[in-house]
Amino acid sequence: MFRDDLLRDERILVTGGGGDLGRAMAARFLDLGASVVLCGRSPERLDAALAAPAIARHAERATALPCDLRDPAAVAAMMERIWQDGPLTVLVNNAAANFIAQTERLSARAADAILGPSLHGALYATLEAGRRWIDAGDRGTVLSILSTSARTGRAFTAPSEMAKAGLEAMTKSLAVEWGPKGIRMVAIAPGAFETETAARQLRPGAGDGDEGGFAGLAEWIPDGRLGRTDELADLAAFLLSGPAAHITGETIAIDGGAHLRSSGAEDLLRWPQEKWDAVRQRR
Ligand SMILES: CCCCCCCCC/C=C/C(=O)SCCNC(=O)CCNC(=O)[C@H](O)C(C)(C)COP(=O)(O)OP(=O)(O)OC[C@H]1O[C@@H](n2cnc3c(N)ncnc32)[C@H](O)[C@@H]1OP(=O)(O)O
Ligand SMILES: NC(=O)C1=CN([C@@H]2O[C@H](COP(=O)(O)OP(=O)(O)OC[C@H]3O[C@@H](n4cnc5c(N)ncnc54)[C@H](OP(=O)(O)O)[C@@H]3O)[C@@H](O)[C@H]2O)C=CC1
Repeated sequence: MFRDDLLRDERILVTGGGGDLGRAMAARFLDLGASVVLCGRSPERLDAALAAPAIARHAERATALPCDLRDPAAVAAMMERIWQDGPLTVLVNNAAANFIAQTERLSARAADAILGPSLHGALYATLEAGRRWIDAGDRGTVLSILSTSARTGRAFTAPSEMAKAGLEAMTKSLAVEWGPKGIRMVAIAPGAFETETAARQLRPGAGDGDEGGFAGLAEWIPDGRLGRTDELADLAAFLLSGPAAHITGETIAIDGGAHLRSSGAEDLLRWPQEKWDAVRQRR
């Protein structure tokens, strides 16, 4: 679909690069000639990502740095370390945290567990990259991974929807403010992609034969299926490439049209209280 050297001149940080979608994007960027840095909290998850065949075959262009994005000093130190080897050209804000819960039962700590990485962490990373690009007069691109719920809202994951809508506002605001400085801001709003954590965090089983997961979601989606990680990775690669140079401030949904019909959580409104209690008990 793309020329093999489409991203040859890019050096890309993928936050949450040890996760499923982050790893798929990183592998695609490497295939297209980019250098990639992965970050996340868990060194084990990062090591596993680097060892995955799709990434390991480009080992000379792939590295990883553990970093907790909730800590602004840690984000600054990571960027300092990265820039010692040369500037990034792209930041992909992919890391996030999410789980379903009855919102009135969330503690402040639980709300912050979502907003910390998903909103604040992405902003810290954007500020650290943006200020370095601006100081050096370099061009740069920020791609943020949102969710279609930035448009629809979604019941039982309100803090995550607030974070994603906040990142969409960041994308539009900085497209205008930083556009004249050569910085492009783009975003992708995925629908349902059956990653291991998304299924566990958003569709946990309640036990007694109910093991949860994304089975059943496909029937709500106009084209009848979930998204594939290679499709998301290809869209990301396009948005980072030269032919997309005039696209900024824009969010592209990739969900088979699902959000035009449903936020994807309406069935949870019918859950009896006992099921919420069982899910809470099981975590
Ligand atoms: C659907 C349709 C699709 C349709 C379309 C699909 C769209 C999907 C959109 C988006 C999908 C995603 O983002 S999927 C990506 C998901 N990925 C992740 O979440 C990866 C990272 N996750 C994590 O780190 C953890 O799972 C997470 C719990 C979120 C944070 O961990 P921490 O160590 O920071 O936090 P902890 O110390 O464990 O907990 C902090 C507080 O949060 C509370 N807490 C933790 N889990 C809780 C839970 N399940 N319910 C209530 N409260 C919870 C704890 O009790 C603590 O509060 P106190 O008890 O008061 O102390
Ligand atoms: N899967 C889906 O259906 C959808 C996903 N999305 C979005 O796509 C992105 C990727 O999701 P997905 O691959 O499914 O989920 P994953 O959980 O696999 O990936 C998220 C990654 O974020 C990292 N992360 C979480 N907290 C922090 C932190 N404090 N500091 C650094 N890294 C952190 C995690 O690594 P670690 O725990 O090691 O820190 C994890 O690897 C997210 O932004 C998500 O909201 C949007 C819509 C749908």
